[in-house]
Amino acid sequence: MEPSVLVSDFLAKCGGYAVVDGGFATELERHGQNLNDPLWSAKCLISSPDLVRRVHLDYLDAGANVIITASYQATIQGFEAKGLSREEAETLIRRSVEIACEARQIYHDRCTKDSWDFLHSENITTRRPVLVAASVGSYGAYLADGSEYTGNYGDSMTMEKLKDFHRRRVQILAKSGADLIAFETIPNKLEAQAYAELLEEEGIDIPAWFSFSSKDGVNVVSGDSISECASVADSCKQVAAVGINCTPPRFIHGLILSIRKVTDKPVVIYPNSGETYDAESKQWVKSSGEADEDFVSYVGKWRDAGASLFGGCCRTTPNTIRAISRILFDKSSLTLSKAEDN
Ligand SMILES: C[S+](C)CC[C@H](N)C(=O)O
Ligand SMILES: N[C@@H](CCS)C(=O)O
Ligand SMILES: [Zn+2]
Repeated sequence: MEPSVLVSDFLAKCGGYAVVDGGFATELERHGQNLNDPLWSAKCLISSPDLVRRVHLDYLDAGANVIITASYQATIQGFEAKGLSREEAETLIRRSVEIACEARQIYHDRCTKDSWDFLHSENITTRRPVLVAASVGSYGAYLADGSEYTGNYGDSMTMEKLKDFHRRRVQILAKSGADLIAFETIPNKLEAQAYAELLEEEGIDIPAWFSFSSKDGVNVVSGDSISECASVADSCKQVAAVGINCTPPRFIHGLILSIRKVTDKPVVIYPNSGETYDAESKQWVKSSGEADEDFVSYVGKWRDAGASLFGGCCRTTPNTIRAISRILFDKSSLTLSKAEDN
């Protein structure tokens, strides 16, 4: 099936809009995990696979239609640096997808056994569609120094080096049983181009989304133009959606409008809470700017600007996702009228 068809069919089945999950690592931390480690959330694939499954389930229970795997910072290079063999590293990357698929199975079995979770559209009732998106974090994520928020890889970085860095993990994830690959928190145009060439060269036959991060609402974090970055995604046939993640909510509306100008592909957005990441301590700190915690009230505006998939990134929780789901699908929700008034 054409990548774009898979995603448009999925969106149609969801009722036009889909809910993405929320901060994955955030939820691991809320369950007591210390992620101050070069592998960040991927360390839980080794130490706490049951908790990884539990967090996926929590997001499914909250209403997510897309769950994103624990592979954001799961790289062969990162696992090898921890002393694991190449084979063990590859197994863990596959396992990240298997665990998410297990969570989906448990969720659907539970819905069948107990009361079904129905999506009501006209007279048709179907079970809520759920896709598993295999996360690929940037080269900057692997560096584990917050480089995904600068996109500064130095002058010696090239497209070939980036392709070689990402190649094997992308090959593995494409054959892992995931429904799509989520290239997340992309900080610069060079990495987007590397992903696009990699998808082409490797003949990757599942869809992908490209999601960029921004800290000014105009450019991606490196300073490259969002329009140029989104155009790279638009030109790649495997890319079925383009968007923004791990970016303060106040920047999202303008970024959706900029993306919309260069592509007709569905727009995915999953902002963070608006806090700032301190890479040294691996902690989030409150910014001096406006409080964005209640960004759920912006969802109606983002939908009107042309976004189709909505979720949360770092420092958002199942509560955020539950509220987004209610706004999008519960027509009687008071929050909907509040969001539309904004
Ligand atoms: C999306 S950031 C918060 C992930 C963690 C970062 N790559 C680090 O390792 O510090
Ligand atoms: N999927 C990752 C994104 C980090 S920016 C997570 O939610 O932890
Ligand atoms: Zn994030």
